[in-house]
Amino acid sequence: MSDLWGLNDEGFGDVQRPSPIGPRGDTIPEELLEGLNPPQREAVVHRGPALLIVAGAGSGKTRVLTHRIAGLLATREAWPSQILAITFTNKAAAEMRERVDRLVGEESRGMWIRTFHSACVRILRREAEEFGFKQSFTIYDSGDVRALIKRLIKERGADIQGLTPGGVSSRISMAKNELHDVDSWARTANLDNPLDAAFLELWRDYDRELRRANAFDFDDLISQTVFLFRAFPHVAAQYRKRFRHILVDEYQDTNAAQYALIRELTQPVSRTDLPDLRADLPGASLTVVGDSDQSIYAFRGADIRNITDFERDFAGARTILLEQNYRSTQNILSAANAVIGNNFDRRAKRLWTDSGDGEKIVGYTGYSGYDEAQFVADEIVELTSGGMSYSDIAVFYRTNAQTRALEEVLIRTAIPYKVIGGTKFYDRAEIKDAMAYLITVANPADPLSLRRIMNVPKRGIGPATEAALQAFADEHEITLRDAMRRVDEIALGPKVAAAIKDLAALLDHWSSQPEADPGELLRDLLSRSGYTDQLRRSLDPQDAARLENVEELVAVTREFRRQNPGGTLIDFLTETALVAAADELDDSGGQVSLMTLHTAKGLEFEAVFITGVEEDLLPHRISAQEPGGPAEERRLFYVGITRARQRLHISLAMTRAQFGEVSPAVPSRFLEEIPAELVDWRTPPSTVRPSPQRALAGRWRDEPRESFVTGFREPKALPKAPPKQFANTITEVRDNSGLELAPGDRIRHKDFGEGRVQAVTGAGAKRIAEVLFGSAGRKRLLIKIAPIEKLG
Ligand SMILES: Nc1ncnc2c1ncn2[C@@H]1O[C@H](COP(=O)(O)OP(=O)(O)OP(=O)(O)O)[C@@H](O)[C@H]1O
Ligand SMILES: [Mg+2]
Repeated sequence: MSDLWGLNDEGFGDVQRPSPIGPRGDTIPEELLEGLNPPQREAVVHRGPALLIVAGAGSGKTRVLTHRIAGLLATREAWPSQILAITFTNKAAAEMRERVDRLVGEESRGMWIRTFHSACVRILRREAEEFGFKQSFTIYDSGDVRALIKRLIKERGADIQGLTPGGVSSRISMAKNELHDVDSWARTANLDNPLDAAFLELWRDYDRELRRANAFDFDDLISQTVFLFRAFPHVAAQYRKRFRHILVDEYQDTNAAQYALIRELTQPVSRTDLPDLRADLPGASLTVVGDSDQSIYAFRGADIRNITDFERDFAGARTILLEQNYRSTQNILSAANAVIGNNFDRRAKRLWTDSGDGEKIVGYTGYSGYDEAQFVADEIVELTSGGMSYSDIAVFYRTNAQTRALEEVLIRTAIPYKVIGGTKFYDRAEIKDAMAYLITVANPADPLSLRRIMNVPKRGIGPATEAALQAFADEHEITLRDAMRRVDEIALGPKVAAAIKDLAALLDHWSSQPEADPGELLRDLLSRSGYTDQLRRSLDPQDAARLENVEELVAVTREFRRQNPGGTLIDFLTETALVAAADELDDSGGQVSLMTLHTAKGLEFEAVFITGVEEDLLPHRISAQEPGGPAEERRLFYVGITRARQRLHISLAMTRAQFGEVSPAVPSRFLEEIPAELVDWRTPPSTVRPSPQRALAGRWRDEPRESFVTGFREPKALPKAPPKQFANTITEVRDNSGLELAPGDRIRHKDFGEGRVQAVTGAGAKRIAEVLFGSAGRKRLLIKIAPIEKLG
């Protein structure tokens, strides 16, 4: 096999070498144990088949894992290639690698520190041909999956009423996470139920389409690896022999498929499966760390029983508890403990800290989501003028929709921020187009990507032509791409036929060069296909931004190649398909991080804001109907609270705009669970009636004026939808670039009224004015877009 995927250097050779126990002997160097408390130390030095570390948030679980890995390397008990460490996000993996590097030098190269998904992609790519796939398989993301299911539903028509793409895809996902395939599921289902029967047919079609397209969905990555190991014992044996030490972080969030994978990998290796083995090998040693109070992925099939049953499942397992928290102040910890104490059915933990009480938690109730956001911004200004840097601060929310008000206020206040996850770069239409070109080149069998770009930019290949191509492909049992090549055999107009031939030739040209530089390839594809030209010539101002985004993608591919010399298109696509939400985190940038509570797992910040602590948001409305839903939401709140080291802010609003409607909000039940003496509740600037400017501001931001005079207890009826002309005016087109401002100038701000400029810093589009307002105090404003006018 060629080393197209760069796998051969990854240690399968290493295991042929003699045992790595070297001249340095087997005691762990003292510097690796320094600064660890006794149970942490014990966890690092323990040797045995299975070790479980259960402990509350911030007690050093991840730190212990890192030191354990470093210990295994330093004592030469293991080659780097014999270690498999599983983290929850790629970001966490990168962080862990960095920490291990810091502890043991460059030794971690060749070691697998990966997420479940990325470890499985590696294995599947390596073994694909063993079970009838091509190495170049595509990974379908949730958008692709839904598009495919939507098409299948449409094709099958009326007999499956009641099935939606979203519903079907999450049901298939759940089943796959439970390690079901279509047939095993069929045996447990009640097929007299027409809906179930229809679902089953749809699932069957779906899987068939995936196979035809040489594609996997995300859940397949793990379940197919498990099936592969079960079906091919000699393949499983290679990996069992290779990975002698397996370590898993955030174990409470593993689902059945992931659990099965761990079981497979930790089985003993027998000479029957690997004849060149000198003697049978015992199973790998397994270390898992977790906290059942932080289990927040039940909706994806995570099962806390994986933790509670660990000792039963893994014979000879040892359990170590950690109780000292090194992250948060006592006030924050007390709040966390009190909240989680309301969940039944849990093993109580005594988490303590010796870092002192610290500041009280700050609470705030805004009139609206916008007002709440203003509070967040004001506090951030306060914290940073006290010496904290932006990157020490994070703002959490339950749903992505909540970012709108936050982002707007942060922009206006000139606070640099970064949204982690949400509408991601890779979700934008133009980026999906460009990626579709790349995927089509890499995997010519994939019709989904090919369909996406077939007529983008427009080249006269309409739906009828596409249908003709597809019919030809079906008839001859060839791929859509093959059909394009044989377009002469299909009765089509000469112009269309020529366009199809050109496109096929362009794609084939690059498909035949799998080792090409992805950056060069992308640039050439976009230019020769006419994609960039079409954006460049367009009169739509949005297209300028789209062009920038596409160019940004070219820059990303270049950067990829720089960091991975020789990295191929497949390598690039593998990386990008796996970019998880938390992975975009960039600590260097000095930006406030905005993210959902789910994304925040495992991370820590000096100061944390948890926003929207309201019924229907936290706990989320959907969770109320599900058994165990509110308890899971409480764990999510617990995860949020325990991310904070020094300062914690919790906030809510009296009214909340959602789905274009403004409705009264009710404080979350979780708020009452925090002991009152721990919270310093701040009141909004005006508790009776907001200033006219404020009311106006609300109206201008599509929240009707009425919302500002509505109290909690007796909400007045609120208008259903904002007037049309106010909808979507969030970022009003405004450009003050030319506005000259100097210290001493008087200005009027749409929300804050009159104020005096204290200082002007920055240049160009990033000029910032610091202004002292009579009622609102000191504010930092981005001059270019702030709603201000200069007073004479
Ligand atoms: N013995 C120790 N001495 C000093 N600091 C420590 C010690 N153990 C852990 N820490 C620090 O405490 C913080 C929390 O540790 P870590 O992230 O490993 O906790 P965790 O248990 O994995 O938390 P979570 O449950 O949130 O994932 C980190 O900043 C870590 O460096
Ligand atoms: Mg951790």
